[in-house]
Amino acid sequence: MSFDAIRLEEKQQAFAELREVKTIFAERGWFPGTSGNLSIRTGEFSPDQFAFAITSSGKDKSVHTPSDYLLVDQNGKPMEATGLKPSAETLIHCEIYRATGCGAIFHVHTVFNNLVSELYGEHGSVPVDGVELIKAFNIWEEEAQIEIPILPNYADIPSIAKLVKGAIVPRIPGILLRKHGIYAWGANAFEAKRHLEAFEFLFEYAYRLALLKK
Ligand SMILES: CSC[C@@H](O)[C@@H](O)C(=O)COP(=O)(O)O
Ligand SMILES: [Zn+2]
Repeated sequence: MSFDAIRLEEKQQAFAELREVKTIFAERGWFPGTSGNLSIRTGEFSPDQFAFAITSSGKDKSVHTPSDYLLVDQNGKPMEATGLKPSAETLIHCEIYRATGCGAIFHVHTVFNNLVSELYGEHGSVPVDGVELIKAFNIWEEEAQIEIPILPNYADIPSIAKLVKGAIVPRIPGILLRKHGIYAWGANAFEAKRHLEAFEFLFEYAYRLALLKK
């Protein structure tokens, strides 16, 4: 796919949406120490050919600069000549898009997502039992039980990317990396944000519940 295949307006719209979400999450303190990355898919989608706008690597995500985002292809390669480096975790985004066909992916490091990923690390998933907010994932049955998958946090990102497809649970729009953070996705930025907020609520709940039960 060439850069020409993505209309300028589509690129600008994706960058503007990323900026909006980035501002909101930054105000919540969800990007400590330059952590976190955000992406929104743009243009046509097929599992072997797609493109998305993603945050550049290592930026302070609480400020806005002209070099905050770039467009990459399905392999995570920049689609235009640029000195910007895509997020170090771009390959994980590629695998989530390929496996789910989603439209946006948001990744944040928070204390609660790190705590529960360690608390349930050996179990391999975070159990959540009958909490109302799972309706944010469109799970409507009464007292539903869900398990939010956890992957190991290898230093080698391609090794994590290889595990993504097998770890995805169809009705759960997110994956935790152990002692690292959450990847949450949705059909578009609105849905990915709703999912991420629900995950963060559930992680704090799971952590506090585990303490209460001690
Ligand atoms: C600065 S610690 C966090 C990073 O190692 C990484 O996990 C992260 O989320 C941000 O990386 P980035 O390359 O800026 O997208
Ligand atoms: Zn990260």
